[in-house]
Amino acid sequence: MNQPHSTTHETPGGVVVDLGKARAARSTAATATAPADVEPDSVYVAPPQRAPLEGVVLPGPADPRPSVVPKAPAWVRGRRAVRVFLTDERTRTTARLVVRHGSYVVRGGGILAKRGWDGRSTARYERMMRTAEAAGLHEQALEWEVRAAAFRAARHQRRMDLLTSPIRVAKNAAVGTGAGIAGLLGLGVVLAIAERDITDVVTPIMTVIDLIRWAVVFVSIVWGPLVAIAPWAALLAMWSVGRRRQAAPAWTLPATQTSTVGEPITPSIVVKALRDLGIAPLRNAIKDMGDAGAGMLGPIRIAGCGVEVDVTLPSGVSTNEVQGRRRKLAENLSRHEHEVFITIAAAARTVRLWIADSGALDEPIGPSPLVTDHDMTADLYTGRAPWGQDLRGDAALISVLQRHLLITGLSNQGKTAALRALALWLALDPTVEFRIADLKGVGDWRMFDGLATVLIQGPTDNEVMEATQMLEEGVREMERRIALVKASGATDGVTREVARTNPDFHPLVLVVDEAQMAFMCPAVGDDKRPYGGTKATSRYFMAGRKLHNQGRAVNVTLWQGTQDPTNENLPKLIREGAHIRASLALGSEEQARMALGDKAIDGGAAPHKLRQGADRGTVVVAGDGVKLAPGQAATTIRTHYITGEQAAEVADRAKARRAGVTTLTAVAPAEGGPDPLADIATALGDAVRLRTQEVLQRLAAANPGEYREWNFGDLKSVLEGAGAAPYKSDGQMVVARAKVLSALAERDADTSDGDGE
Ligand SMILES: Nc1ncnc2c1ncn2[C@@H]1O[C@H](COP(=O)(O)OP(=O)(O)OP(=O)(O)O)[C@@H](O)[C@H]1O
Repeated sequence: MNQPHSTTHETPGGVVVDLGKARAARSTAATATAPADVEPDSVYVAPPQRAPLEGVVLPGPADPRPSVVPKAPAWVRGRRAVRVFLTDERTRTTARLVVRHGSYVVRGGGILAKRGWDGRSTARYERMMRTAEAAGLHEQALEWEVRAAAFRAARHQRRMDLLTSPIRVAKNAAVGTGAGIAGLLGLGVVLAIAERDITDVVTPIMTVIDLIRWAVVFVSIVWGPLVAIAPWAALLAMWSVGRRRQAAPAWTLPATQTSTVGEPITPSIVVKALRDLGIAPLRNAIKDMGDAGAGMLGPIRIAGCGVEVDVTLPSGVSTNEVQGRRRKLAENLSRHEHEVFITIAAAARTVRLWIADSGALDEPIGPSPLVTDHDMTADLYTGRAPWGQDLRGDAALISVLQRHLLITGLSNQGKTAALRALALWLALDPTVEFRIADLKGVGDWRMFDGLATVLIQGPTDNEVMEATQMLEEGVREMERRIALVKASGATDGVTREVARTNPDFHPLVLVVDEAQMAFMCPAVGDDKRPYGGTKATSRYFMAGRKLHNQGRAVNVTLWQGTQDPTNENLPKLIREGAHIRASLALGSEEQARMALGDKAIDGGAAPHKLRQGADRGTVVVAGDGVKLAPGQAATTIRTHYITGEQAAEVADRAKARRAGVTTLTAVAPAEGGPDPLADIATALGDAVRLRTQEVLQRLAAANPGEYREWNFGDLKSVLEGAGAAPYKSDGQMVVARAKVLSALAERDADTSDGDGE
C-alpha cells in the first residue's frame, strides 16, 4: 500500500512536518479523493494524527475540510446581522404595529385639533364655499358666505362681551355671596328661635363652610391622580379617533383593512375613485373641496344587485371625459370594468354611476316568466314582453307594438335566443301572424312549425331567395293594407279594435334571423337584380327598406337578427330603420355605433364592453319600446334564457290558442313583380336614345316605390346584365332603345325555351 506524500521527521521535540507537502495533502483530502498516485482499487489510509509543531495546525484525518475558516471583518458581520434583523418578518410586523398605532395617535390628534379649529373659526364655511365654487354652484357658495358672515358677527359679539365680563362676574359674585350669607343668617335666626339656642344663628353658615371644606379635601385627593391620568386619557382619545378613521399609512394597515375588493360603496370611496381618475381639473376641484368632496354626490341608492349614485361634476370636467375612463374608475372602485356603468343623467354636468356588487353580475338571473307561468297570455297592443332584468334587478319589459326591431351581436352570444324569446311571448297573442326565415337553419326556430305561416330554414342562397320573396310578399301585403286604409278614410290608423276584428289588419311580424346572410348573398335573379347587396337594385335590401318606411302604420313589422354589424352585412339605412335596436357583446366601439347609433353610444351605451362569453344574453337596448329615464339613451338588460326545449313547450301553448296553422316552407315568387328591364323600355318610349338621367327620372315618376332611390349605378348594372349597357353619345351617357328592346326579346326567347324544356 502506498503512503501519501508527506515528509515527516522524528525529532527529539516531536514531529517536524514539511508544511508545503502537508498543504498539498490537505487540498487533496479536501476533494475527498486519494492522491493521484494511489491505485484506483487500493484503499487509502489517512496518515496517523501527530502532534504538530507549535503554530501549525494540521487538518484532522476524519474531517478533511480546513478547520479554520477565516472570519469576515466585524463590519461585514455587523451589516449582515442588521440585514437579517431588518428583513425578519417579526421585525416588520413590530414596525408596522408601532407605526400604525403611532400614526393613529398623531393623526387622531390632528383630526381632533382640526375639529376644534373648525368649531371656533370660519374654516368650515370657507371650505364649503370653495367646494361650491369648484363645483360651479355659485348660489350655494353665496349662501355659505352669508353664514360665515353671521358666524363672524356672533363671534365678535362674544369677544366684546368677554371684555366687560370680569367686572360683571365680580359684581355678580359679590351680590350672590352677600345674598347667600344673608339667607343663611336668616335661616339661622329662625333655627335659633325654634331651638331657643342663640348659637344656632351661625349653624347654617358653618354647615356650608364645612361642605366647602370637604369639597376642597375631596378635590385635593383626586386632583393628583386626575392630573396623572389626563395626558393618557388624551392620548387614548386621539388614538381612538385615529383608529376609527384608519388614519395610518396603508402599508401599516392589516391586510383585511387594506383589501377593498367587494367593499361596500361609500361616498368617500366614490370621491377618491373620481379624484384618482387622472382628470386634472377633477382632481384639483376635489382637492380644493377637502372633506366636503362628497357634496358632489347625490344619495347612494341600492339599485338591484348594485348601487347607483349621481355625480355632479365640477365645471371644466365633461361627462364624456369620465365615461372615457370607465376601466380606471371601475378599478379605483375595486370592481371589474363590466361591473360599472356610466350614463348621463338628466341634470346638467351629471353622470350616473351604477356599480354592481362584486361578482353579482356573474350570478344567473331566474327563469323567464314565459317558462314558469303556464297561463301567461300576451297582447301586442297593451302588453310588454318580459325579456329579462335590468341592472337594477327590475323586470325589463319591452313593447314591440308597431316597432321594427334589430338585434346584433357577435356569434354565439345569444342573439337567436333573445329574438326567439320575444317572438315566443308575442306568439301567445293569437292575432299575430309570424313569417320566419332562419338563415342559419339548425333548428333554432323549429318550434314555430305549426305556429308561423311561413318557416324558411337553411343557410344557402336558395333560402336567401325564399326569404327575399317572403319580404317582398310582406311588402305587397303592406301596400294592399295601405290602399285599404286610404280607401276606408280611417283617421286613427290600425287601432287595436281594427287589428282584432278585421283580418285584413291583423299584426304581421316578419322575422329574419342571421340577416347578414341575405345582404352577403351573391345570387342574381332572372330580372338581373341581385338578391343580396346594398344597392337600390338589391331585392332583399329594397324590400327591407320599404317595410321600414311604411310597414309600421299598417301592422307589418320586420324583426332582424344579425351578426356583428359592418356596412356590408348591415347597411346604414337598414340599421337606422329599426325602432328598437338591441345589441349583445360586440367587438369594437365602431361596431357598437353601427348597432345602436351614435347617440346611444355617446350617452354611455357600451355593448363593446360586454364580455364575450361571460355576458351571453345581456343586451344593450336603445330606441323605442323600453322605459328609459329622461336623458337616458340606452338600457342594459340581462335576458332570461329560454332553452330550445322550453321554447318548444311555450310554442305548444301558443299553438293551442290558435286554430291549426299550416306552415309553408317557401313563398311563391310574385306574379307581376317589378320588371326593371321592361320598365326601362317603357320609360324610353319612342326615343331612339335617352340620357340616363332622364331615364331615371321617368322610372321614378312611373313607380316611385320601386325606383325613387335608383341611381346611375343601379341603372347601369341592370342594363349591363341584360347586354344593353349605357354608352357615351355627344359626351353624355345614354341608353339606346334598340338595345333594350333586343335584350328584352332575347330574354323572352330564353324564358320560352326554358319553359319548353
Ligand atoms: N340569455 C342567456 N343567458 C345565458 N346564456 C345564454 C342566453 N342566451 C343564449 N345563451 C347561451 O348562448 C348560446 C348561443 O345562443 P344563440 O344560439 O342564441 O347565439 P347566437 O348569437 O344566435 O349565435 P350565432 O350568431 O352563432 O347563431 C346558447 O346555446 C346558450 O348556451
